[in-house]
Order: sequence, then C-alpha cells, then structure tokens
Amino acid sequence: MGEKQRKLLVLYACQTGNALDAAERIGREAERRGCPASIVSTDEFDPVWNRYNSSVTSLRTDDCCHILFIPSSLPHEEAIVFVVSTTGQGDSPDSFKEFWKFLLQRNLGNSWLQRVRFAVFGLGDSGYRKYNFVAKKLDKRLLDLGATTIIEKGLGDDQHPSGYEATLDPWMLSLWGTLYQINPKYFPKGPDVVIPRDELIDQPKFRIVYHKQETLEPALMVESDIIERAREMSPGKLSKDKSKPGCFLKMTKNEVLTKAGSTKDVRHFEFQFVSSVIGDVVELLPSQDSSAIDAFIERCDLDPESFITVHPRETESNGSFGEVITHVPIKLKTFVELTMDVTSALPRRYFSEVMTFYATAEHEKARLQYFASPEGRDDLYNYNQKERRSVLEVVEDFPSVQMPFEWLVQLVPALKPRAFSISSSPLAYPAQVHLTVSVVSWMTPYKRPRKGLCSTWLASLTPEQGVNIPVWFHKSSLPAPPQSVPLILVGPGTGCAPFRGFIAERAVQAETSPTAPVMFFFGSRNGHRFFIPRLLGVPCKRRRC
Ligand SMILES: Cc1cc2nc3c(=O)[nH]c(=O)nc-3n(C[C@H](O)[C@H](O)[C@H](O)COP(=O)(O)O)c2cc1C
Repeated sequence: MGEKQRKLLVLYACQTGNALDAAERIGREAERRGCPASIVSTDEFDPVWNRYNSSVTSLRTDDCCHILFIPSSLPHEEAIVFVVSTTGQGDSPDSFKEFWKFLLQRNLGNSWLQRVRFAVFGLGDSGYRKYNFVAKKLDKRLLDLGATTIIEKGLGDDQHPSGYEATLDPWMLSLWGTLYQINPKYFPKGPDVVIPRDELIDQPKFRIVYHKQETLEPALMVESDIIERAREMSPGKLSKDKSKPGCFLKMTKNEVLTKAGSTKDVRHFEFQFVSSVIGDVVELLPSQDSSAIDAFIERCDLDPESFITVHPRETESNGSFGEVITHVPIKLKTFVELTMDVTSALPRRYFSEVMTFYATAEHEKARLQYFASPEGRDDLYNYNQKERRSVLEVVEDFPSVQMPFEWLVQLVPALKPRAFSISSSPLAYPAQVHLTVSVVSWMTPYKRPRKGLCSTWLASLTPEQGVNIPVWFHKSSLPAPPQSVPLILVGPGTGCAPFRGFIAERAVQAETSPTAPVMFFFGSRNGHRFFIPRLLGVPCKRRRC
C-alpha cells in the first residue's frame, strides 16, 4: 500500500483580515494542486485538543475523571504554514497572544517540534520600526523548538505597490516546489498541475436554504437572539463568544469635544448601563447605512424578506468548515445587515476572481481578468485597497456580474465589532460607559472621501433615537492601579481615553481616603485648552511644555 496523501495545516493570526486572506489563498492554491489544506486561526487551534479525544487513555475513579494530558497537536503536524501579521508597535494580533504564550513555555524543550516542517509568511509594513516583528520572532522560536524550515520566511510589506501579494506569489511557488521535493505525496500530480479556476467556481463553501416564511416570524422577536443567530451562521470566522452580545448600550450623550472649525471631530459619548472595570475595552457592533444595504440587496437581486439558513456545503474533505451550527432561519436582509460588511470592508482579490466568472459584459470580463492576472496585480491593489472601495462600490462598478448569494456569503468580509477603550470610571459613573472617539475620515489617493463606519455611525446617533447597541466587553491589558501608587500618564489625543477613567477614579477615591498623586502628560495637535479639560471631565492644572 502506498503512503497516505500529505496534508497542509495553515495557521493564521490576523488583526484586520489580511492574514486570513493570505492564509485562505495559500490553502486554495494548495488544494488547486491536489493537496488538502486546513485553515485555522491560532486562537481556534487548541494546543491541548487531545485532552478530550476518546482514544486517549482516561482513568476513572468514582466521580472524577483523570485525563491523560497530551500537551499539543503541533508536534504531530508534518507541515505547517504560519501566516501572521504584526500590529500596534510590533505587537501580536489578539488571536495570537495565547498561542504565543503557549509556545514560549520553557518546558517545551528544543526537540519538541523535531518532526515538524514549517514555513512562516508575515504581513507587515516596513514603515514601522518593528517591521514584521511577530513573523520574525515566531520563525526563531519554532527553530528553537526543533522544527525545520521548508523555505525561508516570506515578509509581505504594505509599502510595496502591490502590497503583501508581491511577496506572497513567488513565495508560494517556492513553497510548492520545495514541498514536492521533500515528498511528492503533497502534490500527487506535481506542484505545477493546477485545477483551472473555472472548475472551482461552482463550488462555494456554503449553501443557502430558503424557508417558508409564515411559520417563522414569531420566533424572531428577541434582538440578542437575532444577532446571535445571524453571527453564528456567518462564515466570517467570528469566535463563538462573539456571537451573542454581552449586553446592549443606549446612548445618553453625544458631545463634540473639538473646537468648531477644527480639522478633527472628537466626540464624548455616554451610554447607559453596564458593569465594567476602568481601562476595559468595549467592542461595539456598528449598524450599516440602511439605504446602502437596500442598494446592495437590489443590485444583487436578492429577496430581502426571504428566510434563510446558511450551511457548510458537504464535500469529501470539508472537515475545516465545521458542522452546521444552527437551523433557525433568519430574514435575509437581517443576515446581510448584521454579518456582511458591504459598506466599509474591502473585497479581496478572490472576490474579483470569482466575479470574472460571472461577468457577462465582455469589457467587464476583460477588466476583471486583467485584475486577476499577475500584470494587473498593482492596478487591482490601487483600485481596491488604496482607494478603499467597498463591496457595494465594486459590485456597482461591474453591473453585468450577478454572483450567487452563496458566493457573496462566502466572500463578503464579515461585519466586525470595533474596539474602544472605555474612558469612564465605574466608581465615578456607575452604570455608565463613556467613550472618547475620533470620528474617522480621510481622502484616498484619488481624493475620494472615506469615513470610518463605526465612529461615523456613533456620531450620527442621538439619545432620543434610543438605539440599542450590541456590545462585548473585554479585560484590558492595562490593570487598574491601586490608589496608593503614584501615576504618571503619558498619551496623545484620544489615546488618553483610558486615562480619563483612571483620573476620574482617583478623584472619587481622594474624597474619602488618601491617594497617591497623578501626573498626566498629553499631546494634542490643536486646541488642547479646549479639548483636554472637556475630555477629562475633572478639574486639572494645565501647563504647556
Ligand atoms: C494599527 C496598526 C499597527 C501596525 N503596526 C505594525 C508594526 O508594528 N509592524 C509592522 O511590520 N506592521 C505593522 N502594521 C501593518 C500590518 O501588519 C499590515 O497592514 C498587515 O497587512 C495587517 O494584517 P492583518 O489584517 O492580518 O492584521 C500595522 C498596521 C496597523 C493598522
């Protein structure tokens, strides 16, 4: 009997979606060459997965179960491609933090990954001092743990005219060639024999089931249930704990902090109730402009009132899609509104590749084919990424394209919650959350005005509207300091937001007991006299340096 077919594991960690896109592309290109691939986020890759495996020996004594602990499945993988981005100032994406902590454990030893071959592809921006820092340190740590490189790490750079794809394309070709040399079983027909794209187009990963309407309506009343249902069905790689909102906030104040005529628009928002801790982070699911949603639904010829469920399409090797999560139907329009970012996220390169297949007008097909070709890569990057074209704008630019909803569900980026540091103290403002938010707006290279989805939406709300805003809370990495510890706070503009909470908390504590002093150094591009006292909401001495 011959050796079994080789598989590839693609582990990715991303903050804003590029690494996921690159990981999916690597997985797709491997599968087009006949090598099955699993694409898994590092926070979904359970390093102790064997703990619950029934084949693992377990010793039962009375009512307690001792499980043989096998520390990680990593050492049992033969070939892993890591795709990781760098964020902040050389920081890991959130989804990488636990995984990295695990890898850093001293007791793992330098032969722990001796059977593993790996390749790292990093996404970064050479304009940052710590360029591709996460990919570099991961590469080094894997070597320290005894793993062997398949090929030298690839470093994608936002500064390149075609973005990270300029490096990814040649890097992948080298990866397939080297894997084939290591073991031809990765690509039984050779690394250059690819399934034509058109043959893959009739195989979206999802199928949509349409349900009869009348029996379903009453079941869809509770807002949090609707959100949970929609997000659980979304293929957008949302972690499970992000499905049901932690709670809803109601806005009680929307105040402009910046001077009239200022180039910036910074807002102070107050919301009613939650319990939270100072310095915590709140993630907030924005609403999309409803006229844009209507335009998208009409443009794509969808029935907004139909009731749907979304299911992974059954295939021979769809282990990576996971099982059907829910069968409870939801209105199509609600599903689009809550899960598909059609107004602010950028469609990826694969979106144009699939569009090429469905274009019926010759000139549109030719343009899309050019975009999909290596020669058109820079122009696609300019059209898409640099000009920040939304999904709605792209489908409107190619009116002959009629993509099936299954493909739209798969390819439209997921609507993600946006994270903000809480700028209030629960002691000073019980049952409230305050946010200090800069309303994001900028010009593209071709002078098209763009706006941040969430901050623009928040700025447009008034307390009278009584909108329920779904939110999730997270502990911050900034611990609440004990009141005996002196504080020196340094921060620019809205980066000071969490400090506002610390200062207000200290002010309340000082009313009843002695507290250590607080010094706050801030930077503000203009109008600090106006901005900072209003931001802080507590009296402070100002001194200019
Ligand atoms: C807020 C922010 C901070 C960043 N910090 C770094 C950095 O320190 N080093 C770096 O090489 N790239 C940095 N980048 C660039 C990203 O790594 C790059 O845009 C990447 O493609 C993002 O991938 P992701 O969408 O998978 O997170 C940063 C990008 C943003 C938006």
